[in-house]
Amino acid sequence: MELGPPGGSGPAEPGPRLRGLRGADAAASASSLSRFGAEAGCRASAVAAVLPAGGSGERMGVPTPKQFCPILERPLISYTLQALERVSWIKDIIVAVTRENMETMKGIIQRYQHKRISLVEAGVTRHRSIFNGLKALAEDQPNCRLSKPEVVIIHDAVRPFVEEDVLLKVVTAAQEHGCSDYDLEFGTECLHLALKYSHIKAKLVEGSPDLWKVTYKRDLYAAESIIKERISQKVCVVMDTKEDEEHVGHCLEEMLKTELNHVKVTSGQDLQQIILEQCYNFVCVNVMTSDFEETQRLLNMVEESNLSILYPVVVISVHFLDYESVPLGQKMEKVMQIREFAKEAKKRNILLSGLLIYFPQEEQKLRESLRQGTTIISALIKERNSGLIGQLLVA
Ligand SMILES: Nc1ccn([C@@H]2O[C@H](COP(=O)(O)OP(=O)(O)OP(=O)(O)O)[C@@H](O)[C@H]2O)c(=O)n1
Ligand SMILES: O=P(O)(O)OC[C@@H](O)[C@@H](O)[C@@H](O)CO
Repeated sequence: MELGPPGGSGPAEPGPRLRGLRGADAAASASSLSRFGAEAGCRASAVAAVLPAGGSGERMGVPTPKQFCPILERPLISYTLQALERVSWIKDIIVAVTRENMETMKGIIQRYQHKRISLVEAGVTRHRSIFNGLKALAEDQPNCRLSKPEVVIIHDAVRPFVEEDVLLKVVTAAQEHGCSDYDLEFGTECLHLALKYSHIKAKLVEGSPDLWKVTYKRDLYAAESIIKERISQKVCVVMDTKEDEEHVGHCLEEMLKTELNHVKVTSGQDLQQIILEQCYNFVCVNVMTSDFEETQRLLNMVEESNLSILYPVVVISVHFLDYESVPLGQKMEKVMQIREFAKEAKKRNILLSGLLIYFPQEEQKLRESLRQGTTIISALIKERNSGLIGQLLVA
């Protein structure tokens, strides 16, 4: 059984799904799967997932197989693994890759700290790749850390947006609709194979449009946009102490809330907590100062948290200066240090750029420069363009 919309169709809303005859299949055998909802945690050994990832991605038209194509510099397959790993009741995730890509895959698992993954060699067709994964689960070999599951979810490695609710639906349907005597060794690779060769009742579970498959180049662009949108939903504004006197940081925060009206803009009072809640965007406001003490403190915290392992974190160091009436001289020199900071930060997947906001006495002019600053901040967060790191933008 498989889930999700037809392969190759465009994405609608962000977020994963599985589906019938494409997307995530659930080849299932099993006993009472109704247990999975409430008891998923304690029945952890019952579900495994097999991810076919042995294709060459001909239709993508690039030399790299699509599962290894980068999105925000991270291979597509890593996003799919991340989506499955989030589901605590999936005990084992078996990935089928070609022999030539085995080392690449091991490197991805290590770099992005994926857990519960085992690798098997892919076959010459998708079905054969799946079959190899199922065999690894069926074989009760001594010294094998894999245990035979009750249900196996089959999910294309190139469908990065899959969520727990649809996986649960499919696993539950697998139990309710049969497959109970099915021997995984000779089991269903796909729903039509199950129907053709086995006397099982099978159920097609409707997925959502989010389960589209990355097939063509345009799909990579779509996936990147979805991911960027997802990680731009929270912005944290960190203020320095001078802010209490000047209030411009709060004005900027208010304007950001208006500009990014669907985005949660929070003040960074409890930075540790905000980082834990996976906020990937920080605006560090430095009122009337050109040094980077506050920004540096923030960079250190982000680095220590490992937040940037999976996604690039955007940090914008904002400096309010009345640069029309006060000669910049030494101050400017200090601000230019941003290039060095940014080069270091980039090594840790932190995209640091600077923003100089004109701070005139006149209210009207100040509002205008705040508005411009807001537009620039919003673009830096939404675009996540690493070409702009280390740049000092002026509003
Ligand atoms: N021998 C194969 C062929 C495909 N797949 C996997 O099956 C999934 C869905 O297949 P498809 O979109 O057709 O991928 P490709 O075969 O790589 O693409 P194309 O048909 O464009 O070459 C992909 O994750 C792909 O890596 C596999 O594991 N083993
Ligand atoms: O060749 P298409 O891109 O239409 O689909 C590939 C299918 O094999 C894949 O989507 C599976 O999920 C279907 O079982």
